[in-house]
Amino acid sequence: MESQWNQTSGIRTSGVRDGATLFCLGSEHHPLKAEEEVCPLCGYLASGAQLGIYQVLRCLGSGRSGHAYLALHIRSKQQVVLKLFAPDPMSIMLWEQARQEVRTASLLNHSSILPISSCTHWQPSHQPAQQRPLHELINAYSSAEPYLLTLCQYTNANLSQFIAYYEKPEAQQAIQERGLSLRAHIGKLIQQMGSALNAAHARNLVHGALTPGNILLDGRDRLWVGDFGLARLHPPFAPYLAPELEGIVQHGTRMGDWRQFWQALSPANDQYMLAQICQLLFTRLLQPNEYERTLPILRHASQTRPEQRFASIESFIHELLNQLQDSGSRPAGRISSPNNISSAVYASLTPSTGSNPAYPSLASSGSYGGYSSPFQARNTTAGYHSSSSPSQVRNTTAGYHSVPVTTSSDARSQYNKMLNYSLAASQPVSPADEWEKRGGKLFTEHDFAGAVRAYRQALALDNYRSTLWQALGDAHFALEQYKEALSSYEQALSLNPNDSATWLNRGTVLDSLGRRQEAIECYERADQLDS
Ligand SMILES: Nc1ncnc2c1ncn2[C@@H]1O[C@H](COP(=O)(O)OP(=O)(O)OP(=O)(O)O)[C@@H](O)[C@H]1O
Repeated sequence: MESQWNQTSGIRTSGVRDGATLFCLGSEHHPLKAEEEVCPLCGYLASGAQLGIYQVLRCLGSGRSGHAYLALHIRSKQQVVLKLFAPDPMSIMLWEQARQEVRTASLLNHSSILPISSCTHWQPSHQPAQQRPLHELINAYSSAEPYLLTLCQYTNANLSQFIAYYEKPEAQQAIQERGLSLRAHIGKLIQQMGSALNAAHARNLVHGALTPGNILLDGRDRLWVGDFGLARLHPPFAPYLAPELEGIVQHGTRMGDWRQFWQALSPANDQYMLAQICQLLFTRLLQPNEYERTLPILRHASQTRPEQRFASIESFIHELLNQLQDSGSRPAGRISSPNNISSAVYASLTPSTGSNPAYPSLASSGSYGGYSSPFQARNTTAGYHSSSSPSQVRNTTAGYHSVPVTTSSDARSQYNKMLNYSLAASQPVSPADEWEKRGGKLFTEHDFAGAVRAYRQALALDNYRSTLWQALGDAHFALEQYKEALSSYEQALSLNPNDSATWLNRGTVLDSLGRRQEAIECYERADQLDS
């Protein structure tokens, strides 16, 4: 392991294949110039890019910090995941600390922590690719605009995909027919997440952004928590952001600096996020009677004040799995006795020493397996109106989601609250919705750069929403970033080609770019759709 860190992986050096036709791996594929390894417009890698001994195949998705790619080790044909983090002024000063944490986490050799085999600076070389041994490929590091590049193993799925799969009735039926219990399976996954976090906390490592995209699975019952050291470079989206961090994140957004956020993170924040993840799993995949006894435990781990949560991840998971097991063994319906719950919740403030026959203790489980948008003005003048226009979305959805938490320390009131707990109200709101709302709020506050960031976050989670692309286009336009605005509107049109407002907006941007004839064609198209 040590030598890997000294030599990195050789991916500081890169190139493009001679004679290869390159295209951008972003959501809208378009050709790139021969020497362009990174698309100057979208920031995605080129399809033919070769980074040291790795060939980039396709983009797996995007997160808060950058893009993840499936790549091939050229000789062995082994699949790996490359992640490229663009230089970001809000977090670049934390990169060295992040690299140290990546290293510490990988050296833990924990079976539920995804090891990162390399975390290095990288710059596009604009040179033909070479396949020389790694150590010969390492270039002198230049400080100009480096990217952060990581390398780790490829896994089959993330937690979002797992949930989407098991939400299908046929998948649930298949599990039942095989005599298996989805509840028990979920219990094993939770146990592995808890085990990974517990091991990390013991080494003073905090994850910082435990979100479904960072929880990876092998398609059977193996789980890894990914991106230790990297995830905390940016705050997570709602509902994963713990309430005590909201003010710090707002301050960081204003200052353009995530250092305070990095420093403020604690194991209690990870506990809060783990509770959100568990709630997501339960409410999406289980029947209420299968998890109802876990609700007070989840609420306790999500207390507004971190000091009121469980003392450790270990005690939280221990109580949670006990209640999950008990819920499953009870018939459907409301809980019959308050005593069953209150004792579990309040005894769990200190680490429990009891043993759970179904789930091994975490410690021993390491082996588990007011601005008026130019478009509003134009649209009004031109008489265009779209029911899904981003300006409307922005006006109606401003505001942050507040996570449901329990503040009372009284056992009886906690129990009563639990009885009144409305599952419908507790359904998790889509994280993409949350980012869209945030983008709308920032836009109305004239923070257009912030709105761009928020909309990109939303798109990283759901890039099939034309309204999001349109809103992103508006924000870019407000920043006079016409090329980006055009690209966004084109994305919106590829998803919804019959939206007259988007055609009009595209025309306006083309006009701004001096492409009058193309602009007129857009206006005509908008007219046709409206007539
Ligand atoms: N090792 C991996 N194997 C397979 N897929 C991966 C791997 N790492 C990441 N991915 C997938 O690539 C996509 C983008 O990952 P990335 O880490 O950039 O963002 P994320 O985890 O979704 O969000 P964030 O990191 O902002 O919390 C996600 O869908 C993720 O599941």
